[in-house]
Amino acid sequence: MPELPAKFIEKMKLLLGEEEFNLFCESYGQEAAQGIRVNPLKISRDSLVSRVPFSLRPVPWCRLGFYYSPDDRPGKHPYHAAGLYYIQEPSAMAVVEILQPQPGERILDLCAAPGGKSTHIYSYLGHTGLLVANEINANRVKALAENLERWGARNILVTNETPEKLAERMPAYFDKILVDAPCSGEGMFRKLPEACLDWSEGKSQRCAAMQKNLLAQAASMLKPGGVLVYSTCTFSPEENEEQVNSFLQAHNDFEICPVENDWLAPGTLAGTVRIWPHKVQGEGHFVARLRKKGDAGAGRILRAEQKLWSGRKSGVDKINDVSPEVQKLFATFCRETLNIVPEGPYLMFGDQLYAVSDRLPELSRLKISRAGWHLGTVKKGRFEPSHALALGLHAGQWKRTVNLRADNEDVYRYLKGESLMIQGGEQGWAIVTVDGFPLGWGKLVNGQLKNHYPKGLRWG
Ligand SMILES: C[S@@+](CC[C@H](N)C(=O)[O-])C[C@H]1O[C@@H](n2cnc3c(N)ncnc32)[C@H](O)[C@@H]1O
Repeated sequence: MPELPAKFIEKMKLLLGEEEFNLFCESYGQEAAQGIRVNPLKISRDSLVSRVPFSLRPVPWCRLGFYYSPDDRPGKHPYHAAGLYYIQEPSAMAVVEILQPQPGERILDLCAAPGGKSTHIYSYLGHTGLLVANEINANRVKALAENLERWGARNILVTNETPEKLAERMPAYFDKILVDAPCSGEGMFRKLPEACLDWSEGKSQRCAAMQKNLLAQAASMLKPGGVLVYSTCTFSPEENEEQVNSFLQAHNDFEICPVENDWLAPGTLAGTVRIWPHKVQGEGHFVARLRKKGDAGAGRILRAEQKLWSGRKSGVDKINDVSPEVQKLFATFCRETLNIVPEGPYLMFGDQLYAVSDRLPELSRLKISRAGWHLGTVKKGRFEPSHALALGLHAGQWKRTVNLRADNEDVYRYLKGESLMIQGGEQGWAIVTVDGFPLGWGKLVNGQLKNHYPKGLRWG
């Protein structure tokens, strides 16, 4: 049980009243709930449930989510490395269910690392539309990109930008925006007791000022008729209902779009929701859904988009800017190794080849971590396929497979970076799979599988 800060206890007593506060306190004696969320782009819910050795129970507010038991170790199963599920705190799964992403939409996840909500959004976009996943912290953006790649995401733009810079470049650009804001983190004290040490009375106020700015920037990037979801993992009203209230006062072109959900408790601001650890199996969260008034098809917006898409100097033009030599190398690789040719347009970033979404905004002078589906690296006249390419492929799309079983030690040897002896005389790039699901690349040379599982991802 975490040692809760005295001032936090005082604050919660006032917020909840004596009787409910006692129930709230009792919840700290129970274990934090743990969850995984299925990747529907790779496997169905039922198929995953029947294959994994975990005891799974559905999360009521997320059709892709399951609780697992404290004895399960989903992070150590090869299916995790294959991107068949994401380990996520169950309450956090409510946020994207409330956003309701639809295929074909352009969606911004403004505070995205490490990618829990981004992978969830992408599950509903499929390989359509565009997900812009932004993270201001350069270290955290790396984990975000890796998690999206493991998910098999292709129609993505991963940026490492300030909200101001994005807002300047993409006015009224998105159908939906998620602001999963940095916050005082009170809702995570049970799961991460060390968060208590980082808490102070003034923290909520400091966070509230930052959140106010994030919301204002997000508002300007949303199309009329678009939806903005704001979420935190804190109990503090200054960062939740009061934050939304003052946003609505400053932005009279927004209104609350009420969340209807039988499982989640109403916030003190009508139409918003709270997730309480003493009411459901999950940690503390707040979610508000806001709608920008107006019609997304208005002429004003069409003109704004045209402006972005005209003068495509370094954005879309660059996409075609792949030299004939690289095109030839890639075509040869596809012919020898794949049964498909990943659809362009293509873009080179230095020596990295990408298949990008044809809906990308102008990219120049933005700090980009990933600009679509990373296909591989061109080095010294050779094309080397990327991990993201392997993880984004579906069954039947490659020629050579080395299939390993989840219950066989070879799969762990592969994930540790070891070479494997292989029967059969095939040579060349092969997709290494676990029970048919891609894990990464290997190269078959004279009965040996040379390991190309990325060094930074290898299991210790
Ligand atoms: C609550 S976490 C996001 C969790 C993430 N949405 C997920 O589901 O995995 C908030 C993130 O916002 C980032 N952040 C902090 N200040 C920011 C800012 N001004 N603009 C954008 N992101 C910011 C933090 O680095 C942190 O990664």
